[in-house]
Amino acid sequence: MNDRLTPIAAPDAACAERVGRYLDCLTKPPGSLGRLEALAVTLAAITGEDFPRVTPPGVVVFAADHGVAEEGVSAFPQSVTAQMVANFVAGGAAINVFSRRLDARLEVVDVGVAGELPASGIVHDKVRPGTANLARHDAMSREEAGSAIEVGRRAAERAAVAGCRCLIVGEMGIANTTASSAMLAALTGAPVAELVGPGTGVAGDALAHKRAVIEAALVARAPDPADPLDVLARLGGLEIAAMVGAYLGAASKRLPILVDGFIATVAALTACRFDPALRPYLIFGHRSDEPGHGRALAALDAEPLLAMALRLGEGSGAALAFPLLEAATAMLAEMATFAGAGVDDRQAR
Ligand SMILES: O=C(O)c1ccc[n+]([C@@H]2O[C@H](COP(=O)([O-])O)[C@@H](O)[C@H]2O)c1
Ligand SMILES: Cc1cc2nc[nH]c2cc1C
Repeated sequence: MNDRLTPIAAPDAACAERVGRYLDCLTKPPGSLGRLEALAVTLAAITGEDFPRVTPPGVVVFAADHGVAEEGVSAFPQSVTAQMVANFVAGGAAINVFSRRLDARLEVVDVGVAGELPASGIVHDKVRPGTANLARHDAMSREEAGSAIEVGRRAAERAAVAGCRCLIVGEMGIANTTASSAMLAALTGAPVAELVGPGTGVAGDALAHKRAVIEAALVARAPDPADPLDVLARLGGLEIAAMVGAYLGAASKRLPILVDGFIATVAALTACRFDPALRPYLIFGHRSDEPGHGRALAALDAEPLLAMALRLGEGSGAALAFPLLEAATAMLAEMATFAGAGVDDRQAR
């Protein structure tokens, strides 16, 4: 699928090594800034720059609906997807607030919302108005999943052309924790009972029903776990496919990617199945409260930056983690060296 596209380059190991050595020249005990130092090295390896920059960041939120919402698997009705897109356009959602704090370029992309949307203020790139109900049919065709991936690639390309130096990828889609839990079970073989959680807030009998819907869909759809396009098409979502494309597109531009919560991480796992060269470009913003997130992170051997008991989506947790990336680059660019500041770097013992 990626043949005619720019391949993802290996991270720059020589640059990472130089930056690692330089960090030990800065006025602090070696390693004392902990994971911030590792973050600086990661950003250098991704960008190939000794003094990487991550500003301005780009935030892209992909929105789409899910036919499986009709099974009663979400605490909210499907109409909330379109209503929240209108809220994004009006500037009142959490991701609007956080994007403004970061001076980020925010773009909202309709890849498959079923309801009426504002004519302006969003990118209209709809593949189809919502997926089919995955409890009864494949969510979409392979061609549609491929088209949604291309929507995501185009969004990453626009962010790169606009000068963004880091990409935050968010989503909005009622019932997408059902789709992503099913995908995660298919991709990892993990037991559904360990993955399924409240999403927007289902509990009790409704949560048991959500689990049963996913169990039955895995049997009925029987996706090939070795074929990520098959998993996406049978169980996935249009916004999840677009996130896959955005990650792959951003990495081919050497942009660091800040991954958000549960759905975003399942999309990241799927994208890594398409191309494992993506993995070094992914930085994980936070550990979501959705129980399946731990499984998804473990499958990617990922340790997120924050744990704030968030479970919103929209890219909100990644946006909250972004200042840590900025701090890592500022540490490199602005801290004095031992020699420059006249500080003795010999350790007494
Ligand atoms: O990012 C997360 O970890 C996360 C966890 C739970 C819910 N969400 C958001 O809530 C919606 C999906 O929840 P649900 O219950 O409708 O499947 C979707 O719009 C997501 O952005 C997001
Ligand atoms: C209100 C609301 C806002 C959201 N943002 C992302 N997912 C969401 C789900 C709901 C229900």
